[in-house]
Amino acid sequence: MTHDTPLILPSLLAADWSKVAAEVKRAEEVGVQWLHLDVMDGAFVDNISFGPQMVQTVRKCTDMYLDVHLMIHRPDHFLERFLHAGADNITIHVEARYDTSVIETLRRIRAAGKHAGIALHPDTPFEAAIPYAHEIDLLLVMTVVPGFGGQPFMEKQTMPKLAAARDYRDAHGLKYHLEVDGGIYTNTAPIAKANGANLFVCGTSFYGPADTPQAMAELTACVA
Ligand SMILES: O=C(CO)[C@@H](O)[C@H](O)COP(=O)(O)O
Repeated sequence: MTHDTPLILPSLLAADWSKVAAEVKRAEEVGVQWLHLDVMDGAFVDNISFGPQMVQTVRKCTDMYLDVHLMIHRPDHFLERFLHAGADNITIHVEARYDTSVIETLRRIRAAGKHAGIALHPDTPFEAAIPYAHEIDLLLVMTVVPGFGGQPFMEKQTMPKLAAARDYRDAHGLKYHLEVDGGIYTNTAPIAKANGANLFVCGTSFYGPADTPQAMAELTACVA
């Protein structure tokens, strides 16, 4: 799949965790290819979600591509656990603390045969990702302050950065996907697409509506 292919990625954070397997199937049944899993440690972000055990649980339920977003400090310390749990892509934050380094962590992910991503907090400029641009498969531009679902899309703070990430990629012959996460609905996803995004993480907009086929159809259509 190239960086021109638009995909809707439901975020499991917004699902009903009392029936995780059914919520995973709910996504699979409407044609989702990539599922997004938000790992939060209560230190890097002001919330705690789940860890590798949930990733492993989801892995047992599906063959969908698992896109794991680590909102944690010391992602390098925990890396092997997420790799073994069945992650297909692991995205780490440039702003996190590392025992080793961002670059070494990205290389370890790729050496394990998986895809590697970098994430940027809304306050972090695109320039912070440039040293890693040749080492990533995906750049995640957070469109809300990481930690919680249901927040409004930060258009002014994040769209120029997204466009800069697209322009840099295209000018340097790179291939990384551009992912947006937070406040993505049918009215905001097209704005992100116009600025270069092809991966759209949808929490509330996917798992909120009772009519999942309709939600998926509308989200897919608005970025087609
Ligand atoms: O990573 C995060 C929040 O930190 C996101 O994945 C949210 O889960 C997106 O939720 P919505 O804004 O789509 O409700």
